[in-house]
Amino acid sequence: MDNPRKDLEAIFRAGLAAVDPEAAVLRHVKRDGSELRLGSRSVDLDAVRHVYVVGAGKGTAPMAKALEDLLEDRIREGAVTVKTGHGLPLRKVQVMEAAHPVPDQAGVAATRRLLEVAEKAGEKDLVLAAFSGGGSALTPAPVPPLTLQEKQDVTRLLLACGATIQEINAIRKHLSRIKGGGLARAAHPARTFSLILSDVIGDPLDVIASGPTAPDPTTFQDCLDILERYRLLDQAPPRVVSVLREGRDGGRPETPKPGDPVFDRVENLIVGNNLMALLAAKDEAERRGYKGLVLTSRLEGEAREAAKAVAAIAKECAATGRPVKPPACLLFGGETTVTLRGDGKGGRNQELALACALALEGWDRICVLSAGTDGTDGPTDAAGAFADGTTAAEARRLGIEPRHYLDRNDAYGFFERTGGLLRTGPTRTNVMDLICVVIR
Ligand SMILES: Nc1ncnc2c1ncn2[C@@H]1O[C@H](COP(=O)(O)OP(=O)(O)O)[C@@H](O)[C@H]1O
Ligand SMILES: O=C(O)[C@@H](CO)OP(=O)(O)O
Ligand SMILES: [Mg+2]
Repeated sequence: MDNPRKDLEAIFRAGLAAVDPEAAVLRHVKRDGSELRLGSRSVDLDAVRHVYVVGAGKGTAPMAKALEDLLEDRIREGAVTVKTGHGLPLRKVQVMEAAHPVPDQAGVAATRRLLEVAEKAGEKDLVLAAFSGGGSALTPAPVPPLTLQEKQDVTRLLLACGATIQEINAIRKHLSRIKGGGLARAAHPARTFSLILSDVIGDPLDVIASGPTAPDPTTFQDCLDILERYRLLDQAPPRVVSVLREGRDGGRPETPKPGDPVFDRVENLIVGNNLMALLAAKDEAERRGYKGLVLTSRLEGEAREAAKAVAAIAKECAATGRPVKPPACLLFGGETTVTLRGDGKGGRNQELALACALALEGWDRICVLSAGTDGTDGPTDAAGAFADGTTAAEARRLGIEPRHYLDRNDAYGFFERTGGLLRTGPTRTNVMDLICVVIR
């Protein structure tokens, strides 16, 4: 407890370890000879003709590795798509790389391959799918007559307009042959198990990676309403709007809905999420002598506003021992957003830490680490940043005014100069962000 930053880093890393994608799959999928157990289900491998592996998302190379290690003798064919630079060399499963967050031609070719593998699977076969955050951008399969260019254009518009991931993915699902249950349709009638590492608050199966094996509750009409809400009907590529209108008017099939027979033999299983990381972080905090408290895995909203709430709770703890007496570790998870106003460099976690530095000024016994579990916070090489009650005053001694850096969204510039960045490198996992606070 003498070195709060060291404790916080260890607490954060314990959270990461708990959602290591390979270990997460191995915790949920077990093999005993010809018996394969997936969650609470059991499959007799002797009754299965071929096993196929498919998947997409930043964390799916290690997920596929886990499946390969368990089932190499039984896998007929497999392919997964990861973000460029997130691949691993595998023996049986082909690992393909493509662009994120805006799709590219490599993604189109990779997705064709995923659908081809899923379509080969028949009634006697078993499809094991793996999905994680980033899966949407990595699987462009535009419905005719749309082109990749049109998908790129609408993706850029949606990412920049302030729409939620639920809204963005409602539209992506209705322009795609694989999203919104499309992969389940391709794999039908094979038995399909989908293993999912969640990077969305509440773990909604239809939203994570745009739910390739999940029923889609959204409609063409919802998509048109979303474009209207963000004033994008005139800016979106005209053929995208025509496809959505044709669909609304009954001229195109809806995505498969809950109860659709394509899901009769499909099971979706969340193997890792933000809460699992928080609970492991809490255990590590307790090993280090702090009383641990997980407050939420659903933190959202503007990063600098969320920071004020986090700081307020930490100050209450320091001042009155509520809701827990120090030494304590308060744990928050989720994903905040940043409305960019300035031209600085940063990410939502660094911005949250910088806002905490201001809100906690003078509270010497409080220290915060806010970091992204994927190891890259915004377009920077840092996972996040530390801040404590002395950060703001020390910066000013160096002639650095924290407020000015926050105003310019330049949290990276601030912490680079004052020494608060946490660099982990790409972690190959992705369950949103962790905000760990120790109060001594
Ligand atoms: N200068 C900045 N300061 C704070 N946040 C930023 C800055 N530049 C970009 N961001 C935020 O980073 C987010 C993208 O972060 P990233 O970690 O790449 O997302 P994801 O977790 O989906 O991979 C965007 O939502 C954007 O608001
Ligand atoms: O792929 C997606 O749809 C989203 C959510 O799962 O992930 P990301 O924000 O990383 O692109
Ligand atoms: Mg990130």
